[in-house]
Amino acid sequence: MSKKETFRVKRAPTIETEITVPGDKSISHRSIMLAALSNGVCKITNFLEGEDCLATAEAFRQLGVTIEHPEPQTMVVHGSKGVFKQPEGDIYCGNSGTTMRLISGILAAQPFTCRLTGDPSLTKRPMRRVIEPLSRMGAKINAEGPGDTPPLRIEGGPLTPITYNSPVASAQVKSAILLAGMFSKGVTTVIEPALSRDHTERMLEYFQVQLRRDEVRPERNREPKEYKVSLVGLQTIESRDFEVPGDISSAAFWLVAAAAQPGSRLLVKNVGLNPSRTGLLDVLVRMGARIREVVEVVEQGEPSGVIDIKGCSLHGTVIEGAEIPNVIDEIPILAVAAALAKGETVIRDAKELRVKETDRIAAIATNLRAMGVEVTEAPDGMTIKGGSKLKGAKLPSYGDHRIAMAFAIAGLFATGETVIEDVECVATSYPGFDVTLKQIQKGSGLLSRTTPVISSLGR
Ligand SMILES: O=C(O)C1=C[C@@H](OP(=O)(O)O)[C@@H](O)[C@H](O)C1
Ligand SMILES: C=C(OP(=O)(O)O)C(=O)O
Repeated sequence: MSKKETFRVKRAPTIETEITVPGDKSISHRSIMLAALSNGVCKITNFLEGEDCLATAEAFRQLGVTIEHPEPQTMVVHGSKGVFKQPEGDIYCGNSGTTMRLISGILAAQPFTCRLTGDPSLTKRPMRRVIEPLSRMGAKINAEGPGDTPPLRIEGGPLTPITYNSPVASAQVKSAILLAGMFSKGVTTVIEPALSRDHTERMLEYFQVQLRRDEVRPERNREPKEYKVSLVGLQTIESRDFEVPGDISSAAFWLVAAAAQPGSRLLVKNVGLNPSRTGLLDVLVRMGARIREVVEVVEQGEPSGVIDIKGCSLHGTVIEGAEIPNVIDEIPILAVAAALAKGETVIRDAKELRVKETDRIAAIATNLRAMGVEVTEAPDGMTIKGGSKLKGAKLPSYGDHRIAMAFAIAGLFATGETVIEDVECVATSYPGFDVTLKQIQKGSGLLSRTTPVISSLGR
C-alpha cells in the first residue's frame, strides 16, 4: 500500500463467504523471539508479514541472528542460545509496542548497551511499565522521551529474579519480565490482576521450558482472581518448528461485519482460538450473534480452528472488568458493532485504550459521532447509543491500523460513501485487508451450498 492511501467504502451486500486471515501478530513476534533464543534452527510458517513483526525480525538480525525468508510467510531462524552481538545502530521498532516492550526484556540481560527507537506513535507510548520491573532486576534503562517515553537506552547486564505484582494486566509487561527471567538464576514470578493473552507462556512450554501457572484469589473465595506465572531461569529453549494460526484480532473485523447483517454467514478458517483472545466471541454472543467455534488443532500449545457466524440484529451490552484485556484490541470494532446494535453499550475499565497507537477512546468517539452516533466518553471507556442509521463520512485513521479497519467496516453499513484517510498503517497488522474489503463489497466468494454447517460444539 502506498503512502496517503484511502479506503472508499459503500454499503455492501450480505456476506456469504469463507475466509482465512493472516498469521497472528502476537504469536508471530514471539515465534521470532523464542526461536532466536533457542538452541537450533526453527522454521516458522504462516508468519505474519505485517510491518510490526518484520520489525521484530529485523531487530534480531541486527543482534546477529540469521533469519532466512525462503518463501512468503516462512521464516527460518537460526537460534543463538541467547548470545547476541551489540547492534551497530539503533534498533527501530516501527509502530510496534510489542516489539519494543518484549525485546527490552531480552536486551536487559545482554552485556552491551543499545538504543530502541520507534515511529512518532510509538515514541509517545508509556515505557515505565517495563522500565520499572526490568530496573528492579538490575538493568539500567533510560527513557529519553518525556514522561518515560522512547527512545530507550538499555544497558544490560546480569539480572536477579523478581516477583512482580503488575498493576496492569498487560501481556507485554508480563512477557518482558518472563523473557528477562530466562536470563537470571532463580525464580521469576509475575502476578497480574486479570489474565492477559498467554502466548508467551504457551510458546515457552512448547519450546520445552517449564513454568508454573496458578490462579490465585487474594482473599479466600473472593473475585477477582489474580494470575500468577513463575519460571526458573537459565533453562534451555529447545528449537522447534512452529505454524502460526490466523489472527482472531484480524478476523474480528469480518466477524462483526457478518454478525451485524441479518442474512450473512461467514466461516473463518484456521484462526487462533486461544481462550485469552476469544472474548470478542463472548461479547458478540451477548449482543445476540449466532456463533459456533470448533477447535480443530491444539498442537504447539495454541488452539486453532473454525468460527462460523450468522448475522442477525444485535443489541447492546456491557464490556468491563476482567474481560477487557481479552478484547483490548477488538474494542474499536466492538464499538462499531455497538453502534449497529439496538440500545446502549457501555465500555468501562478500558483506560489502556488511551495509550495505544492513538488514544483509541477519543478516536472511536470522534469517528462514531461523525457518522451520526451518540457517544458519551468517559476516562476509561464510553457509552454508545446504537441503532440509528450510520451516515457515510470522511474519517481520519489517526495513523492507527485498528481504527482504520474498524471504520472501513462501519462504512459497509452507512448511507453514501465513507472515506478512511491514511490507511497505510493497516500494513502493520493486516496486509491484504484491502483485498478482502473489496471482495466483500463486490459480494464475491459466495459460500457454496455444500459448505457444511458446523454442528458440534458451540457457545
Ligand atoms: O503482547 C502482545 O502481543 C500484545 C498485548 C496487548 O498489549 P498490552 O500488553 O499493552 O495490553 C495488545 O494490545 C497488543 O496488541 C499485543
Ligand atoms: C496495540 C497494538 O499493538 P502494539 O502494542 O504491539 O503496538 C495493536 O495491535 O492493537
